[in-house]
Amino acid sequence: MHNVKTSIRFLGTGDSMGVPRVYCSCGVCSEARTTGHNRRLRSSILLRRGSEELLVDCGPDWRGQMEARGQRMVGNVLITHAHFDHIGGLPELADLCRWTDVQPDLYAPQEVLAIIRRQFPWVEGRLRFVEVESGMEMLGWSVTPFRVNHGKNGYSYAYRFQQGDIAWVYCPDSIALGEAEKRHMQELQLLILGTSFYKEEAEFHTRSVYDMEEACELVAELAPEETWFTHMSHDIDLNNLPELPEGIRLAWSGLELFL
Ligand SMILES: Nc1ccn([C@@H]2O[C@H](COP(=O)(O)O)[C@@H](O)[C@H]2O)c(=O)n1
Repeated sequence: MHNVKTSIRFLGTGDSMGVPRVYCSCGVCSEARTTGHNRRLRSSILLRRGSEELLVDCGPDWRGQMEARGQRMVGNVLITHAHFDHIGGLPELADLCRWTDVQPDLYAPQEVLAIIRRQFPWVEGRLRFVEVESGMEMLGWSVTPFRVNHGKNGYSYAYRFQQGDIAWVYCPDSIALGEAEKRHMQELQLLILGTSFYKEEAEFHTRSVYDMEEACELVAELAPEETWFTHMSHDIDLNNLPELPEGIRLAWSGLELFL
């Protein structure tokens, strides 16, 4: 298994409302309803290595994401935080488990599992809840969770995946990271970072996710080899890409990276 690559597939790259936003008729939302380049489901990635699979986040678009891939089951599941756009698909996954009699592991830090228990008490039992406080081995990677600032929405978790001297981080929801958080994001081959708007004008205390200008500053500081932005709102038009520094690109559903 040493040289087996891990596939990282984006199942969704949208912010909490997805694109199009139901209430909105802006150019990006209108395009998303037609040709669909900008159609973005709620953010999630699917990792695969050999026969093993790990879904990272299971939002309310999970069912459609599975159908779009013709996929009938997922392996285990890892959750970044217990906000609806990241866990809204869990009840449907639990129903699938009931009917197929499979019981995947659901990994998350204890405080995240506690909220999931409160929101969806019937899910435990169908999925096996496993606390990941200090880290664990998954798909041949050492996975380390670290708590990140999520602004007005509290805290989320990001995950660092390490295999020898190869490392990457998935951090879909964060803002204004401090030094302790950034220490987990050093020497990366790949950074997947959530950024909702290009330039967010809302007052800082009302915000929860980096905008692209701020995210570019963070990336300049961390200097990963490659960066992909995800968790993008209807402010971002994939048909009219913003100018970004070399090495930073915008992800789309179906994009597959290999590490
Ligand atoms: N306690 C909360 C607060 C918010 N939510 C949901 O999370 C999303 C927040 O979106 P971001 O822009 O900050 O990523 C949104 O869907 C809220 O409904 C929640 O579930 N629990």
